[in-house]
Amino acid sequence: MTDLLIDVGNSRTKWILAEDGHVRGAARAVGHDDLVPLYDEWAALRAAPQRVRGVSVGGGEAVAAIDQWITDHWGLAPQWLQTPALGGGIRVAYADPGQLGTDRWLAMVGARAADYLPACIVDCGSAITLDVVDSQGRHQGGLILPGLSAQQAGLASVAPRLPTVDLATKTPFLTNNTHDALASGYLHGTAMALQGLIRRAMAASTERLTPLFTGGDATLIARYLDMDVRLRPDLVLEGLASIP
Ligand SMILES: Nc1ncnc2c1ncn2[C@@H]1O[C@H](COP(=O)(O)OP(=O)(O)O)[C@@H](O)[C@H]1O
Ligand SMILES: CC(C)(COP(=O)(O)O)[C@@H](O)C(=O)NCCC(=O)O
Ligand SMILES: [K+]
Repeated sequence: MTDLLIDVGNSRTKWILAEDGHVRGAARAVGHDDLVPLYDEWAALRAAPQRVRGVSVGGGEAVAAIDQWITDHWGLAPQWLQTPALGGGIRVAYADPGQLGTDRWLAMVGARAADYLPACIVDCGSAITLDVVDSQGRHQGGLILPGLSAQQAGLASVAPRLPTVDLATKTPFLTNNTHDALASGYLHGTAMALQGLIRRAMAASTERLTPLFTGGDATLIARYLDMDVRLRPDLVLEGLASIP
């Protein structure tokens, strides 16, 4: 059984193929503004998938366009998952489980499927989310903070004369020019905030949590940590793949 799995986030749409519950290779990603490269890659697949499943916390427009393309080309209706109170071996901590981003639930499902529990899961996307799950799959709760691009956009909205900075180049801690000062704040600042939050979660847990990073900025942020973490870039899609 070949599944096409789709994750529509607030910045990008990611997709991957899965065979019998396991993803194949690494996810492909496109921005929401242009879905054509995505359709080109799907049209070039050797065979149509048997099933299409998705998660969307981002653009409703992207979801409608994707639904349309898949119906037109493969005669399939994608199934868009919602967060349940209990599902994929995870019991959600939220009083109203429907409030919890479905990507956050699926990242926890993916962590369980890949045998990382108990874990502190950090998803570095448009928003950065942190969720703690114990060895029994019980979500202990979590928190949300702005992602790297959102931090830049937020500061630019109140201080428009500051430059937009490139975060890809390795940035020193203490700096001597505006570009590096901003880059250091975003990168070292975010990494140290996350490290402090992870340490706080570890101190509050009776179990030995594995810090597990995922999302588009995970590898970049992990370079600025003084802590060993596991990197699993496609954890949300891995979780989606593992749901029977
Ligand atoms: N090729 C890329 N295009 C856009 N963003 C990228 C790219 N590579 C890494 N990123 C980073 O990934 C982040 C989005 O991560 P992702 O996990 O896809 O977020 P979301 O699930 O919110 O869409 C962006 O904020 C950006 O900093
Ligand atoms: C927190 C999020 C915006 C993260 O989305 P992303 O950065 O992956 O685009 C998303 O999981 C969401 O919309 N959650 C709903 C609120 C909550 O989880 O409490
Ligand atoms: K995400």
